[in-house]
Amino acid sequence: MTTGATVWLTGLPSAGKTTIAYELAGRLREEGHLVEVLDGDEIREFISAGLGFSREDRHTNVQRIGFLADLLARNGVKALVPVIAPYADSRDAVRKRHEASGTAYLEVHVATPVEVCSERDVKGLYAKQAAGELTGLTGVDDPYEAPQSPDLRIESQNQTVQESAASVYALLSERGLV
Ligand SMILES: Nc1ncnc2c1ncn2[C@@H]1O[C@H](COP(=O)(O)OS(=O)(=O)O)[C@@H](OP(=O)(O)O)[C@H]1O
Ligand SMILES: Nc1ncnc2c1ncn2[C@@H]1O[C@H](COP(=O)(O)OP(=O)(O)O)[C@@H](O)[C@H]1O
Repeated sequence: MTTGATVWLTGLPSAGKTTIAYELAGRLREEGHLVEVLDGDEIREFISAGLGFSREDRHTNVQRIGFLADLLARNGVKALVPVIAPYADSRDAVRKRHEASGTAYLEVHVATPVEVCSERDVKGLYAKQAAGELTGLTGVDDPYEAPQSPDLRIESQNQTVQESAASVYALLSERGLV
């Protein structure tokens, strides 16, 4: 039986959350761990279909994902969650849910600066915002409350994807979770 845990990767769009989550998932699976990636985009297609990007909807989205992650993690799965989760109180509520069920919860801040994110612009959102075709983009014209004391902070602009994923793996190892 492997030890479950939730690893929440919070950060701006294009920070590297999804890329790191899938890189880490591959490594963990190779080692025989049970792993699920709860990708924000996928969740928004189904479980959070109909939710937008208001503060209230983002909070609801994050609580739903937190519920699922806790459910998986307390049953031995490594739940990797690359979801922006811009509000500190939403993230705190998820942490508390895990504490209440005695499940390991790690918060990783993928702290790529907005200038780097907007250059990467994987989904073209920064360009759309700049062109006036989108408002309420996290980190540009919508809030992102950076974690004050995350379990790990990643400066992805100074690392390869493999190095970033390895730093999360090292955290799991330090905590006795792999
Ligand atoms: N206005 C606005 N602000 C931020 N992000 C936006 C927005 N509109 C669409 N998107 C895209 O939605 C993807 C999923 O967001 P999340 O569910 O992770 O966001 S949240 O935690 O509910 O705030 C998120 O995915 P990532 O790029 O992987 O972070 C964005 O690409
Ligand atoms: N160290 C790194 N970690 C993660 N992504 C990186 C890193 N260096 C460069 N990148 C690139 O940055 C982009 C991040 O995109 P993505 O993972 O979709 O971001 P997010 O899920 O945060 O929106 C990818 O094109 C990825 O290859």
